[in-house]
Amino acid sequence: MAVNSGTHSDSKQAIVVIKDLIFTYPGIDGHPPPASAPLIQDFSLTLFSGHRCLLVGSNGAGKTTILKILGGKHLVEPHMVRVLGRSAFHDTTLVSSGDLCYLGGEWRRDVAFAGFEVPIQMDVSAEKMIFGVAGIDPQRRAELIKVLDIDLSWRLHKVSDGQRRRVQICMGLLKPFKVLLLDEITVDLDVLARADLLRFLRKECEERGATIIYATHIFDGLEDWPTNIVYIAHGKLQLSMPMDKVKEISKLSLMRTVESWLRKERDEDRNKREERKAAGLPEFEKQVDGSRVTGDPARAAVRVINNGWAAGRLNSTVAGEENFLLSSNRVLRQ
Ligand SMILES: Nc1ncnc2c1ncn2[C@@H]1O[C@H](COP(=O)(O)OP(=O)(O)OP(=O)(O)O)[C@@H](O)[C@H]1O
Repeated sequence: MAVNSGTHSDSKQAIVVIKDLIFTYPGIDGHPPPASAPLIQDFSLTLFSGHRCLLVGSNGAGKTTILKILGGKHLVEPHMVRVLGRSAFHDTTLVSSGDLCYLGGEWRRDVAFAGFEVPIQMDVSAEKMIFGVAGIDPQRRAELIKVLDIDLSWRLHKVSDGQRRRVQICMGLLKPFKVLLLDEITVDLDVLARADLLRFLRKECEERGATIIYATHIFDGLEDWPTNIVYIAHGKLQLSMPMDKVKEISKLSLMRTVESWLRKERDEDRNKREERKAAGLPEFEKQVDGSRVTGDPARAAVRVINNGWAAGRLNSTVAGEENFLLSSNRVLRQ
C-alpha cells in the first residue's frame, strides 16, 4: 500500500469518519437518563490511510469514550461513526477479523479475536498466549516478539505489569490491523520498549497504510510521531489539525503546546465556576447516572457507573467513593 505522510486527497477513501457524534452513557436501565445532556457532542473527524492521530485532552475529556465508540463497544447511530465504511457496533466482523483493534488499559484481550475475552493474568506462559492465536503470519509474530522483547517462558501471573503489558500489546497487534485504537497502554513500558513500539507502529502506517488513533498523556518521544492532533475538551472537539500545522502555529514542544491548551481550558473552567458561584448557582456542573444532567446535584441519588450498551466489565469504584464517576485513567486497574 502507498506511503502516506499525513496528507490526503478527496479521491482517497476515508478510513475513520465521525460525523456529528452525540453520545450519552446509558443509565442502569440501558437508556440515557431523562434530561441528560450528551457527554460527547459536536464531534466530527475524518482520518485517512496512514494517519497517526494523537488524541489529547484532560482527564475526563472523553478520549476513552470516543475510542470505545470507534471500537464498537458503545452503541451510536450507525451514520455517526464509520470505520472502514462500516459501523463497528453493528458489524462485529470488523473486530473479529482483526481489521479493527482496540487496545486499552484493561488486563483482558480478545485472544481468539472471536468476541470473547480471557484474562491476561492467568497462570499461562507468554508462548501459549501468543502462539495460541490461529492464522498469524509467523514473520509478523516473530517481529513483534522481538520489538516487545518478550521472553516466551514468562508466566503471566508472575511477571511485572510492564512485562504483562508487552504480551498484551503483542497479542493485540498479531493480526495486521487496518485501524488501531490505542488507549494509553504504554504507561507501564520502559523507555526502550515504548520507543521500539512507537517505531513499529509508525512503520505499520507508512508501509501498510494502517490508521492509528492514540490517546495519551505521555509525550515523551512523540514529537515527530503523529501526523495529526485532535484535542477534545468536555466531550467536544476543540481542534483537529495536521502535526505540521501545529508546529507552524506553536513554537513550543508538543508537550508544552498541549499543556498550554489544557491550562487555558482549566482557567476558563475556573472562571466559569466563579461566575456561577457569583450568580448563586452550583459551582460544578452536575453528573448523575453516568451522564451530565440538568438538575440539582444535591438531589441526585447514588451515582451509577455503567459500562455502556455492549457487554463488558463494570468500571471499579473506589471503596467509600461510590458516589463519584471516574474516567478510565482515574479508575484503579483491575
Ligand atoms: N462507564 C461510564 N458510565 C458513565 N459515565 C462514564 C463512564 N465512563 C466514563 N464516564 C464519564 O465520561 C467522562 C469521560 O470519560 P473518559 O474515560 O472518556 O475520559 P478520558 O478523556 O479518557 O479521561 P482520562 O484521561 O482520565 O482517561 C468521565 O468524566 C465520566 O464522567
